Amino acid sequence: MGIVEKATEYHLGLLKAKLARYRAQLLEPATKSGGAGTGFDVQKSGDARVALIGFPSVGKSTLLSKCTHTVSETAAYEFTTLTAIPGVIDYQGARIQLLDLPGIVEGASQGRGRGRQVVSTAKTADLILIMLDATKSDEQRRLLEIELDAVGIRLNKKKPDVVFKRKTTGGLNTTVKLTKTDERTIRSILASYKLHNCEVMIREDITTDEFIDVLIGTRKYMPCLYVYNKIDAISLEQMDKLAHDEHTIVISCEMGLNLDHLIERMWDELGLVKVYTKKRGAHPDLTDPICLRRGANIEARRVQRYSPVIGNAFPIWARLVRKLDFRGKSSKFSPHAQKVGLSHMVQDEDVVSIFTK
Ligand SMILES: Nc1nc2c(ncn2[C@@H]2O[C@H](COP(=O)(O)OP(=O)(O)OP(=O)(O)O)[C@@H](O)[C@H]2O)c(=O)[nH]1
Ligand SMILES: [K+]
Ligand SMILES: [Mg+2]
Repeated sequence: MGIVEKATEYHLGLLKAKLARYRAQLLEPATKSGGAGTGFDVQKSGDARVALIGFPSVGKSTLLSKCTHTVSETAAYEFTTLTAIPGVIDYQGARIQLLDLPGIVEGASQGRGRGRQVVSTAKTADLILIMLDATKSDEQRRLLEIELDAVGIRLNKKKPDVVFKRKTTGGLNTTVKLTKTDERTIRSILASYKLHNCEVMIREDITTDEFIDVLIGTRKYMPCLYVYNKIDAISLEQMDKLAHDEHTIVISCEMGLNLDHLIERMWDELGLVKVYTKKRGAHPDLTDPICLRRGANIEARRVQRYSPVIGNAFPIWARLVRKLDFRGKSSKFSPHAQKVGLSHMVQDEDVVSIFTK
């Protein structure tokens, strides 16, 4: 950065920090009183929740009605859906809760329409589907992103690698060269938040905005798929162009086009793995997998399925048989079978037996 750019970035950084603080305060009281800031009261169920966000009449309810056994009213007029409607997608033995939501309009994050409720509910999901009308301009996508950004949702981004520690003294450490912001800006922002006694470790080349995000602390980093519906009404060229964008999928709810692929993509984005359980001496039940987050360990689910062993003093072990073909009659234990602790990280299609010893 040049000197002028640095000075601009510095002042802009402070201004952004101030604005971010005001916004966070504005959102807070509503949440506490249970008013406009809270989402719809729908029980979470299944292995993961996916929320449908979009402008009115893009086809959200049509999708729910096509992919689940739940019927959500659909019509050509706007705001047909007035509350959250949950449905369940059965896929590979997993149950994914799909949440149909009312359409939102520009200014939703400020409370227009049911916008606040909708975006608050979106925060409770494991994956967001931003549904767009392929026949309309791409401006709609940018507008929706602005609304979600305003309530602290960061789409398809990782939490920046910055660590804060409250201390009696202050300190700023950077392990990488900062090219998009600088230490002076960071220090002034910390001072404007009165964070004098705080050790900060920056381990990534972050921007000023990303630093403010970690400082505010309530940002939600969520995976998102952009779903362009109504491709039956556009040209093949237009469709081709949309389909090549990152995190994007094109469908037609009405004609049932590409919906299978959409569900596959949802599954991938959710990062679920299936684990089969097996009683000693018996074959595993391949019809009833347990779904876990990728990177989860065996312990993550033992409470639900193996409650008798909880709280007893014996060490608990699991026998792990990786990707065994149990379908054949003559199948034997694989040589990969191993005894592992509950902290063992499971992989897709692992077979697990749990026992006490
Ligand atoms: N051409 C076309 N029309 C569709 C498609 N999917 C839905 N529609 C139509 O779009 C209109 C709106 O569909 P809805 O499912 O009610 O849309 P919504 O997003 O739930 O709307 P709100 O609840 O009002 O926000 C209906 O007239 C549907 O028939 C599609 O794939 N192609
Ligand atoms: K509608
Ligand atoms: Mg609807």
